[in-house]
Amino acid sequence: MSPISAAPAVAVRRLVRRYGERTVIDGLDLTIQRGEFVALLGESGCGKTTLLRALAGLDPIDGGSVDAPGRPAVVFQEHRLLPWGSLWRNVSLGQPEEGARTRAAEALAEVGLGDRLDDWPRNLSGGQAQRVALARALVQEPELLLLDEPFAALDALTRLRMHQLVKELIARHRPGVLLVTHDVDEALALADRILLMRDGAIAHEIRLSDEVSIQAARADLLAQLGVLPADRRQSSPASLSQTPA
Ligand SMILES: Nc1ncnc2c1ncn2[C@@H]1O[C@H](COP(=O)(O)OP(=O)(O)OP(=O)(O)O)[C@@H](O)[C@H]1O
Repeated sequence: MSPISAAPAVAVRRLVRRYGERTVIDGLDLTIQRGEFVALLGESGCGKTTLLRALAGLDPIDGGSVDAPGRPAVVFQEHRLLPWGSLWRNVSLGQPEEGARTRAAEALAEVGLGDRLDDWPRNLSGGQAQRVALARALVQEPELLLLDEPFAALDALTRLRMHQLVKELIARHRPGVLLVTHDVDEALALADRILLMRDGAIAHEIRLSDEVSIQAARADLLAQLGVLPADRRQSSPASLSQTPA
């Protein structure tokens, strides 16, 4: 009954992850509540995907703890659909056989592909394939959904449409979400909270609320990232791929 007693979607304490001698994650703390949408930004190579993989249980960790109540679902930049499986089979992968087609049909309908159950991945556009990947994640009813730049390879318009769809899906299913992205505006459009990763830990946090204007949050993030000098912040496109002027 009380939302206060509900366990978070994930609780990370003093996480350490090394590759050989190199410590990529160094004592990182992070908690994501169910229904909370968190975006993670940071310079290329700072360890965002490493963190996501640790949360997904895909890689071992070298210290600390990751507590998640269920098995997280992950959507990657590339759709990772199996070419020899129909769309509904792809969505049902790993699901109990009984009722699988019905559940896949519901999930595909949710992403606007309810009439393509028996179609094949090769017949899909990039955006459609990512929608199937989302359906495959959501059919698992995850407490924690991990998104590793899932929209990065899409054209700008398709990306905006995907943002709208993801917002609707998250509002309905209410998993905790961690979105790894390079796109400041994507983070601002989708997240309740934006984290900045640096030196193996969370270096900065912005909680978006009615009191914080998107413009102010954007200026703060860009300043933190050192993307552009202060006088040019407001009128410049927000992408981490830019270098300081
Ligand atoms: N399997 C691996 N073995 C050794 N080093 C690795 C491995 N995977 C990642 N690294 C290194 O760890 C660091 C963090 O990589 P990671 O992919 O997590 O960064 P990222 O922030 O996601 O980068 P990007 O934004 O470019 O995707 C990088 O320096 C990378 O070279």
